[in-house]
Amino acid sequence: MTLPPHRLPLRLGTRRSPLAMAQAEETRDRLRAALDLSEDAIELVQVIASGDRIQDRPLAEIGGKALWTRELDQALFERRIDAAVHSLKDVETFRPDELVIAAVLPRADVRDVLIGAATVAAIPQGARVGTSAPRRAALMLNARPDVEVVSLRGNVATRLAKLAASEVDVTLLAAAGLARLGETGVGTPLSTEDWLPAPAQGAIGIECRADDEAMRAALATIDHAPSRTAVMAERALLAALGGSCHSPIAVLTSCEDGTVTLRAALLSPDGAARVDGTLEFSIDDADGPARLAADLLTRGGPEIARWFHAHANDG
Ligand SMILES: NCc1[nH]cc(CCC(=O)O)c1CC(=O)O
Repeated sequence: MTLPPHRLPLRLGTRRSPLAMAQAEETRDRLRAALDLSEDAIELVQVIASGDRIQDRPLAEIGGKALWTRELDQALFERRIDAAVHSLKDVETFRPDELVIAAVLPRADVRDVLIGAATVAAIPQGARVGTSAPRRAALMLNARPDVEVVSLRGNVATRLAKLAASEVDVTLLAAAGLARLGETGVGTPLSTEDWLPAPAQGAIGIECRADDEAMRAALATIDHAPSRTAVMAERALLAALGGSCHSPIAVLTSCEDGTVTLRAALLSPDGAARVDGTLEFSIDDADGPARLAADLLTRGGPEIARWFHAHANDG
């Protein structure tokens, strides 16, 4: 695969947070290696997202995941960039038809890391757990109804600083983000046996314009098929649930010998109601995620269902 010379330098759009920049650099390095490009053949273009400007309120309250994608989408449409690098966890379930996720990089550690206590059981009675993620709040309250969940936003470093300043006693962060920032040795990763991650956690996705054949072909060289299968199954589950960043959905996919296993939990935001389910289906069976979604909603009853259908169009 070689790109036509007039397409160089490639412009990779990214948010400017340290985590976003680390992910863009990883993408650039992989693309450069796969396409045998020189140092200066790929340019990183920083785009300020509204989610980065508004730091004081929970994301779910101020407009959802579009706050991370809107400005990058616009830059793609206006041809200011050729591709956009995203944490796929933060990318809305329904995307504009004109864009395509042309590459999914090898997925990193999918686990959440608990910081401030050695285990969930060891968190002191009544402790303040800082998180703005509905899934983390609901999983925590489900396991520990006695703790107090308080909103905690900001980038990874900000959240760690707020913990160090005792604004909260405990927090949860993605292992993938910590690792990409070189923050190893922080906290304890929670086993996926009893603490499921968010859909697409730990996965980096690269979008480009659907009609940009050259860019699609270039990005295909760094696409990791098993990671794509897993992440797309999790996004399909989210879509079938009408899920958004308001919905406490925890899910993990494993894939072996053409069989996909999707394990998921839906919760009410206060953690009081919870339904778990697992479904195995063939990798060619595009309806597997929707069947698991229907099963979870049926068994979860009205306490669960109202957090899904009711918010189906929130983003
Ligand atoms: N919600 C913000 C966000 N989006 C992606 C990551 C980490 C990297 C990833 O999960 O891919 C994080 C931080 C966190 O949840 O700790």
